[in-house]
Amino acid sequence: MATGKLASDYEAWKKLQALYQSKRSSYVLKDLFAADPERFSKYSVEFKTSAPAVDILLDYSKNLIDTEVLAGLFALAREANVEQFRDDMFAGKHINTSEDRAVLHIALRNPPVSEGGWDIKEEGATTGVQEVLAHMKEFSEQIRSGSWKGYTGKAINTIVNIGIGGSDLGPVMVTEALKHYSQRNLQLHFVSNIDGTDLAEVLRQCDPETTLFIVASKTFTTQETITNAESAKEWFLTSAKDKAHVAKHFVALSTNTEGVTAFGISEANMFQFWDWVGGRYSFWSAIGLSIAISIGFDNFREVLNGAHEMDKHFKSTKLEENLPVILALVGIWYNDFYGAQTQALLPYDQYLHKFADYFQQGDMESNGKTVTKDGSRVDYETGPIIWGQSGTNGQHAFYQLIHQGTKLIPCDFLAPAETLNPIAGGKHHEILLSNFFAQPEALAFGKTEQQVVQELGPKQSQNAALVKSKIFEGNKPTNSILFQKLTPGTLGALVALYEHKIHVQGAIWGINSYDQMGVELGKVLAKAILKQLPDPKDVTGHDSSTTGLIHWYQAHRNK
Ligand SMILES: O=P(O)(O)OC[C@H]1O[C@@H](O)[C@@H](O)[C@@H](O)[C@@H]1O
Repeated sequence: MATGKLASDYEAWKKLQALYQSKRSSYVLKDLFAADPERFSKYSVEFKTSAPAVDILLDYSKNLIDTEVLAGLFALAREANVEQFRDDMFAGKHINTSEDRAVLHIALRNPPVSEGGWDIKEEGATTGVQEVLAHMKEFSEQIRSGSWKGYTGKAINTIVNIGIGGSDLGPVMVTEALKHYSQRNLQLHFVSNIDGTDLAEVLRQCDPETTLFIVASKTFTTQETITNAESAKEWFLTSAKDKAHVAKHFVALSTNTEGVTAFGISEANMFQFWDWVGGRYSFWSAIGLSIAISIGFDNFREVLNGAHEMDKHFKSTKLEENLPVILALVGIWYNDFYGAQTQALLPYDQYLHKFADYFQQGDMESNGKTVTKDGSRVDYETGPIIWGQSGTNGQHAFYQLIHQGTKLIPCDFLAPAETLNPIAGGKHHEILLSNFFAQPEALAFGKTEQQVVQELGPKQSQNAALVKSKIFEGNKPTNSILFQKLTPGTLGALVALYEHKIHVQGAIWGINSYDQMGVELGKVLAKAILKQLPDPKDVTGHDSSTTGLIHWYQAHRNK
């Protein structure tokens, strides 16, 4: 944030605060819809592109907003220099100030300049990107066609991606989301947890002769990943014996050439990316190799292309019609003025069942910060807690609390107009979508006491407690996002939509959305504790709770 101000110093922020305090009781969805028959068309916007074909409708009319609130929110974005900050990112400026790095995952989905892409002003960003993409294409095609052979001459049929955080969640989410497009004879596994169970259970399903391990780690120093990769190599060598065979079965995705070669993977089997790709923004890079193998390089390219279309929209559309900006501002309204703590992501598409998990890292690691870029402590709420699950499963689990609990939970509902699995004559999809429409309606308009009484009839309505328990207060805000169909391009656009939303919110809060200092402390302490675990006498320097826990563990292990 160029101004060095806290968000709460902005005039627009103060105005929004005053609006919330003085007019909050008038933000009643029932009344707002009754007063304005045009509300849906006013507060919905369509994103449509032809290559790739993507059609996304964002309906944000069921939010506790009116024209005045919206004007205030857009004024806030302008006062916080959101447009400048966005342009700085696209220009390759070092907006990740604490690490002095550019933030250029957008360059990864940028087509070559010769194909109409714009020039990213960062050394090597376009040439390097295209080279790695070519390598990914070549390699993924070799695996998919069976021309890449394992050490006994058999084709690869099992892929194990070993990585954690950004080197796992993106590939997991995308390969699940685009399973429809996957080559079904290739088994895909993801090992992330240091818990040996994760690797052991996967290895049980693998044959060393036909398994490819993809070691995915930006830094190539992450304890979990390196330990899992070493154990996988040991398992492999038990059968393969000769270290020379590693070259046929292990590849690395990393920025750290030295670390990769020290592990025993040659540079030829390394797919590079760069420090300007944040871990949680990295599946667009070499980290997406497992995706390219699963769905084919052309489909992977479509994911990038869809994201690129959203990048262009974000970059050039005025704020009032800019989907990521709208999502960000509406989110800020609840997060900072209504005091909402969480944001639910609820895709009515089974293929998107990892979408909320993915954006838990995407959003919470980006915007879970307390200090601004210039080191001031914020006096407002920053990133929300992101959670969710695919519909309709969530309805039978936690929706009760969203409907009738005491907490305000803004929800984003997402659904495809067209299903990829129109089984039973499309019956399932119609039922699914009827729920997708019904839930935001129920959340917004609720059920009054009068309606409950009418339903229960005079006798049961004598029971006042029963009547009360059946009332839905309503006025719960939601966004509804409908898209044509879950194609690779659409997925790319949807992910970029949420990425840019995170960017805009971070810009307004004045925080650095692109570092993750908060993950470091625990890592350092764990390293120190690991050395103390063999002998109780070595357990020093801790509080009584930590010491007590470690001692209890030492007394109970291997019993
Ligand atoms: O890809 P590597 O370097 O193994 O990092 C994996 C993950 O590590 C965590 O601690 C975070 O920093 C994440 O942002 C990152 O994605």
